[in-house]
Amino acid sequence: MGDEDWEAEIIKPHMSSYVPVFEKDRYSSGANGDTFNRTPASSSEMDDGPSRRNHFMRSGFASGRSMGNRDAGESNKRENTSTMGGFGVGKSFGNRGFSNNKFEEGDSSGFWRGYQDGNDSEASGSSRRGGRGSFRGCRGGFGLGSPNSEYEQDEGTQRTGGLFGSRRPALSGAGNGDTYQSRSGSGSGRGGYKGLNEEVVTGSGKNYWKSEAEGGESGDTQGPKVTYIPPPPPEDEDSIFAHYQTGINFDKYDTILVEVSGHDAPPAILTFEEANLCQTLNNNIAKAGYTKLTPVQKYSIPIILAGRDLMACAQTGSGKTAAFLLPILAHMMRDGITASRFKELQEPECIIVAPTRELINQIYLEARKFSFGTCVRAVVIYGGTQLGHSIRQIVQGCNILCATPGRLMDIIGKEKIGLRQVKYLVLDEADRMLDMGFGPEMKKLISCPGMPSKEQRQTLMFSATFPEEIQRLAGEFLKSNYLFVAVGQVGGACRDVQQTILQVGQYSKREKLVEILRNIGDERTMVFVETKKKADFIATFLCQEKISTTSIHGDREQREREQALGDFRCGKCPVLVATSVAARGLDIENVQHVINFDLPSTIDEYVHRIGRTGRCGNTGRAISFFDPESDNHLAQPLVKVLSDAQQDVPAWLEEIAFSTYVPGFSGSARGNVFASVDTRKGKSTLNTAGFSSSQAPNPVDDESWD
Ligand SMILES: Nc1ncnc2c1ncn2[C@@H]1O[C@H](COP(=O)(O)OP(=O)(O)OP(=O)(O)O)[C@@H](O)[C@H]1O
Repeated sequence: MGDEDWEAEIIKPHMSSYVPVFEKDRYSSGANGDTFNRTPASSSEMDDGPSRRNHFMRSGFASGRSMGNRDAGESNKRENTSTMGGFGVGKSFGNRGFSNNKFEEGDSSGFWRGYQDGNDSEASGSSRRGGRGSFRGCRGGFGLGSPNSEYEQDEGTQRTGGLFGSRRPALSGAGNGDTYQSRSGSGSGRGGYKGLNEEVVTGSGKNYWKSEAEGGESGDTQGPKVTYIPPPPPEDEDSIFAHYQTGINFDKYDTILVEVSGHDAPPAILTFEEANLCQTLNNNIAKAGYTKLTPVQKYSIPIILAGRDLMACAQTGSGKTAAFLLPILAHMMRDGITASRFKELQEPECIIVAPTRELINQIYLEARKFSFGTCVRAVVIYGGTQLGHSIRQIVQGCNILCATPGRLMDIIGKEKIGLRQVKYLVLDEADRMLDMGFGPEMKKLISCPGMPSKEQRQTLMFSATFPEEIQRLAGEFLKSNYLFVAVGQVGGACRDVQQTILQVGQYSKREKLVEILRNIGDERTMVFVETKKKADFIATFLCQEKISTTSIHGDREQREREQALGDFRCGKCPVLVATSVAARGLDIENVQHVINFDLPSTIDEYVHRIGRTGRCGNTGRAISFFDPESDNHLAQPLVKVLSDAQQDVPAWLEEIAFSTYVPGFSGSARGNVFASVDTRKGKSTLNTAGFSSSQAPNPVDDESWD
């Protein structure tokens, strides 16, 4: 069954009564032996599940059956959100994905034209709105006049949300605005649904990323106005320093081999004390529960403290965020940073970019934690939220700006951020930030007026994967004497994740998924699928199976995304169906399982996805459905990743890998210590990918992430 078939199923009007028909599994699905042995949930257990079911309903898959008044209004605004029930209908698939306006989005020139012309999207939006309302000042006590009146938007109904598990009271019942709705279905007719096979094809061809100014997010003249203001994170110290426990394998990090290449690398440190950080930072580190450095921290912290540029590759969940935040903060404290204060143009000392909204928010929370009690102010801005809100956060003072690329460029275009003071530029998930999706935007960032040249700033790149060709691109951003830190199986999977590959044909996947999830019970599980539509479909399907599920993907409104993540984090919905938008960086406590319902198109993406479990010394399990009809290209790199991580390699997979041998793939099945190496050493033979990420279809094709 191809994607078209999925679509056909999804748009069936009587979705709520749809009963999936399973075809008998054409493949043996137990090649590796499915060792789940927990008692399947009894039907009574399932039926006690009004609450489970309700979670799900509240989280966005409810039919319109009990849509509250306000939300009914909201949905009306969004055009034609049906009340007839069934998620497929409620989500406006009809409007968005499958209607005749599928390719109506014509103007591809948007973002840069808008940016360069200073034709800021929201300003133009507001002038069209006829100057409605004036800036009333910021929430949280920041009251200023009305210089920003153009940023005023209707902040009314969407202020609350559920990012950190807190749900507003109104969430009970379906009157929470949380029904599945398309942000693009608000009547413009232009869609705004961004993704492969959907409306994003623009004049110049494929639109890999899409900034607010292009109409994707904020105040575009034709698109829906983004009014969402994320709820402020909790301010109390306990919440700021809340953390989960390191796992039983944390100490095993010490045995991982590390290689540093480049000249004159400073020696690694072994303890936090050796870093000689100021007392406040040390207090914060202790409050965060960090007692021992992870390998990437041991090597990266002294390198950054020495002022060197760095490209660091270390396994998922091994503490890369603190590895760059702590030395940057230490420098800022040492340099005696002046307290941030209100200014129309803020000039941060540090800019951190990451590819997804949820990830950048997480990095911001880490920055806020480690800078607690200092005068350093961190700010986060990302797409899908009201632009005026981002601006209000910034003008209050900004030393560390955490941003997704699209929102960052919009804000720079609005002259709210000056780049002259930038001393640190951090690209988290750097390979993703430099690939064909975000690479052009990053290049524009470093050539923006005022941005110090690479000689004048410190540039730091972190990821668990770093394909060679992307490393070469990175040279443009880094000083030539940058250092390269490779921790263990770079580009390899974390060994704390037990990987299982099952041969499952397309027609049998759902049945297998349900079987596995029933065995898993309430343990937190992320299920990755390849497309946004399939994410909705599978989530709905699981709901019908009475498995409490929510979903996250690039077509959900930001409020819905945050709600979904919040429900997953707090355990309310123990199953999160996700596209690759959630593959990187997300650090969620107690994710015990990752299931690749669909394998991703690249092995690097596989490594990131399974890295959502088995973090920080904890163990986790990853099960992947391998469909020989579509996944054979991954057989070879999968064999390598499995064997490098000392996992069992199924014989059938080895056979497929052998029969689909790709000349030029030189990674041997076993034995390479570093899966990715510093390309300055010459041609690497150690890259894990059967074909490179930048050649492969990129997951961003299906997503607009920032
Ligand atoms: N030294 C430490 N001691 C205890 N916990 C730590 C330490 N360093 C990091 N952690 C915790 O480990 C978890 C994973 O860290 P982090 O998210 O920075 O990993 P990462 O390497 O960036 O992962 P990914 O590649 O998935 O982005 C976080 O919860 C973080 O607070």
